[in-house]
Amino acid sequence: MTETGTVKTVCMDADEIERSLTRIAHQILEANKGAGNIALVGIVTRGDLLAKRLVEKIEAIEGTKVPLGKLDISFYRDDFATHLSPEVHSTDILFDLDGKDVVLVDDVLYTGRTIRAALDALMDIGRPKTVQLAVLVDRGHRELPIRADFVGKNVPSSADESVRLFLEEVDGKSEVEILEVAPGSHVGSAPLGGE
Ligand SMILES: O=P(O)(O)OC[C@H]1O[C@H](OP(=O)(O)OP(=O)(O)O)[C@H](O)[C@@H]1O
Ligand SMILES: O=c1cc[nH]c(=O)[nH]1
Repeated sequence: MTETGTVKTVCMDADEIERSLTRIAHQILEANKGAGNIALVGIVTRGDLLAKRLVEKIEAIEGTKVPLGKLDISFYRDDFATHLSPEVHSTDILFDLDGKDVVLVDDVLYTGRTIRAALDALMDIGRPKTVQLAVLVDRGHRELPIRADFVGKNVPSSADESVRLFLEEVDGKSEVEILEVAPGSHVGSAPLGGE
């Protein structure tokens, strides 16, 4: 999903994103006493790409293989009946979630509704021992009692702004932008491969 808007600020550049992901990888390892029981699950779109980067970092630090999956929350949205997405993605979790310490990964945490949907989707697949949340950006404005365990950057924002992550592998640049959007416009990241 996307919206048009004027770029107000680049609040994270490629280096800052990279450093934040490196820090989060270390924090995940510290919080879980190593990589032995963890699995990372990224929410499409872009959370899955961040999860892949985090797994690569964790594996480089620990020398341990870490299960990686991706989750499409489309059918679990609380606005599913009215939210018509032109894009179809798929869930891909090819390992047993039962008993795992699962780290959900997303790009931006806003109202918390995506994470509520992701938790429901996960629980339909298995019964993790714990579920933790890593986000690159927390922009505030929660509407549900949801918080992140690992945060790249807290970015105070207003409701008439959009906070969007662009990633080199799909957008040709890596940065987080704050855009000004009309009230009521969709708030989120650009569709893969375009704006
Ligand atoms: O906390 P919330 O209010 O749910 O907002 C956060 C979600 O919004 C964006 O996704 P979006 O719905 O734009 O879909 P996308 O990931 O396909 O861009 C963003 O990528 C988060 O997943
Ligand atoms: O379930 C969801 C997910 C994102 N946004 C919503 O409004 N609902």
